[in-house]
Amino acid sequence: LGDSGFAQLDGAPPSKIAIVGAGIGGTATAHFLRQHFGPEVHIDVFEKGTVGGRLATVTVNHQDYESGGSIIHSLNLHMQDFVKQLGLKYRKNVAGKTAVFNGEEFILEETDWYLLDLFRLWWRYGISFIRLQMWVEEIMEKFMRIYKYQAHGYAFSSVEELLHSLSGSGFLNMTRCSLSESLLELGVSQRFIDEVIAPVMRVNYGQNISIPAFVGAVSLAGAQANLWAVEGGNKLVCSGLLKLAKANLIQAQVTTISPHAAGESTQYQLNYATLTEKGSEFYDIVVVATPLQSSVGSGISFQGFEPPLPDMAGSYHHTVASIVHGYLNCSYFGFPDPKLFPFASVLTTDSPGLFFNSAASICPVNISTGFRRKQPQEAGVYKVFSPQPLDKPALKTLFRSYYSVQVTDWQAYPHYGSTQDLPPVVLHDSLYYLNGIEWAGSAMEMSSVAAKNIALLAYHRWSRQLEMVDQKDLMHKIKTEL
Ligand SMILES: Cc1cc2nc3c(=O)[nH]c(=O)nc-3n(C[C@H](O)[C@H](O)[C@H](O)COP(=O)(O)OP(=O)(O)OC[C@H]3O[C@@H](n4cnc5c(N)ncnc54)[C@H](O)[C@@H]3O)c2cc1C
Ligand SMILES: CC(C)=CCC/C(C)=C/CC/C(C)=C/CSC[C@H](N)C(=O)O
Repeated sequence: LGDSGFAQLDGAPPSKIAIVGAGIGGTATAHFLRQHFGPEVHIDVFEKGTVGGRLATVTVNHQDYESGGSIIHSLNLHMQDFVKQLGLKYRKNVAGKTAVFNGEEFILEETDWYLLDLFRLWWRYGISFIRLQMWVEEIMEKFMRIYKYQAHGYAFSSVEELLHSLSGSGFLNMTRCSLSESLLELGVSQRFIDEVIAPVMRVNYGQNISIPAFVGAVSLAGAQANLWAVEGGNKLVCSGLLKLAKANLIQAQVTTISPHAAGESTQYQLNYATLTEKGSEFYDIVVVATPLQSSVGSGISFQGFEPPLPDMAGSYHHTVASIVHGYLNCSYFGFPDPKLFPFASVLTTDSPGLFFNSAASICPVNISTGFRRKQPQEAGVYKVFSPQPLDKPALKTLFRSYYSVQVTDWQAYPHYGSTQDLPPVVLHDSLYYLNGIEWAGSAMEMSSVAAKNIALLAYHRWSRQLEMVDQKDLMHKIKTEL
C-alpha cells in the first residue's frame, strides 16, 4: 500500500495536477490529492484573488472579523480534522440572545432562562420545534455516513450518486422539493415556518422558505448550538492546507482550459494571466474548484471540447456583508434606552420593506474565550447581512452613529430555485468540477466533502479501480467488511 493507504498505482502516476481556486474547496482538494497520489505528483493551485475565497476577514479598529464563512458545525468532521492536522485552535461561537423582528416589533425574544424559552415556544408553536429538531438530527445522522464511505475509499461520479448513497431517494428528493413543503408535511405549523424558519433562511442564505429542503436542513444545522470557528480566521485552514499539501500557489487567473490527446489519455492545457504576464501549462488532471455560473465571473472558458461542455445553469445569490463599527439604534427595535436592549443578534421575518436580513454583534477572530460583547450603549462591531448595499438612510436607521462600515458584496451561494439541475462532477476524462455540490448545500463542509470525493474519484479513475466508484448499498457492504 502506498503512502495514501491505497493500492499502489499500477500505471504511471500523474506527473502534474492543477486546481483552479484556493478557497476551502480547492485547498482541501490539494490536501486530499497529495494524500492519495503521494509525494511525487506536482500540484499547482491557481488563485486569481485571495487564498480563502469566500472565507475572508476584514479589519476594524485593529481587530479582524469574519466577513464570509463564519461558523462550523460540531459534526463537520473534515473541517474539524483540518484544524487538528494544522495545529489551529477552535473558537467557540458565543451566540448571545437572539430576537426576531418583523419590521415593527420583536415577535420572538430569547431570554436568559432556557425553560422559559422552551415554554414560550411550546405555547406559541406547539411541538413544531421538537418535530424540527428530530428532522434535522435524522438528516445529520444520515449525512455523517459520507465520512465512513470516504474513509473506506468509496467515491461517487456525481452529486446525485453521492446523495443517493447516503439515504436512497430521500436526500435527492429533498433537493427537488421546497423546505416549506417538507416541513408542513412533517406537521410543523405555518406560524413556526414564518416566524422561526424563514428568519434562519434569510440570515444563512438570504433566501426564503421556497429553497430546497436539503439546503434548508443544512441551514437549520447551521443555526443549532455547539457551533465553532477557527481562532485567527477560518481562512487559515486554506493557507494551512496549501502548505500541508506542498502545493504550488500560482497567483493568476485561469482563462482557458483545453484538452489535448496524449497517447491513450488526455492532457489539459491551462492558459492563465497574472497582473504582469501570461502563461500556459499542461496537466494530467484538472479540478475546477470555483463556481462556473456565468454570474460568478470565474472567467474560465473551455475551448476545443467536442462536444462542447454545457454552460452551468442557474445563478449565484448576492449577499452584502457590512461590518459596522458604531452604536446600534435600539430605538428602531422599540428599546429607547440602549442599556435595556439584551440581544446580540436580530433576525428578520420575510416582511415587505425590511431592508436587511440580520444584524448581529460579532467578536474578533482572535478571541477564543471570555469575549464580553459590547453593550449597545458602547460602540460595538456588528455584521449586517442585506440583499443590497446599505445606503446612508438604512445605516442611520440601524445605527445611532458609526465610525466605519466595511462592505463585501458576495456572490454568496446558489440562487436556489434558479435551476433544478445538480451540475456534473466529471466534466471530461480527468477534468473535475467541485462546486456542483453547492446546489445541494453551500457550506465549508460541503466543499470539503466534495474535495475528498474528487480526490478519491480521480485516484480510482486514474488507477482504473472503478469498483470503488458509485457502489450501492454501502452501509451493508461496510458492515459485512468489518
Ligand atoms: C457571506 C457568507 C457567509 C457564509 N457563512 C458560512 C458559514 O457560516 N458556515 C459555512 O460553512 N459556510 C458559510 N458560507 C459558505 C462558504 O463560505 C462557502 O460554501 C465556501 O467557502 C466555498 O468554498 P469554495 O472553495 O468552494 O469556493 P470559493 O471560496 O468561492 O473559492 C473559489 C476560489 O476560486 C477563485 N477563482 C475563481 N475563478 C478563478 C480563475 N479563473 N482562476 C483562478 N482562481 C479563480 C476565487 O477567487 C476563489 O478564491 C458563507 C458564504 C458567504 C458568502
Ligand atoms: C454541511 C452540514 C451537514 C452542516 C453545515 C452547517 C452549517 C455550518 C451551515 C452554515 C450555513 C451558512 C451558509 C451560513 C451563512 S451565515 C452564518 C451565520 N448565521 C452568520 O450570521 O454569520
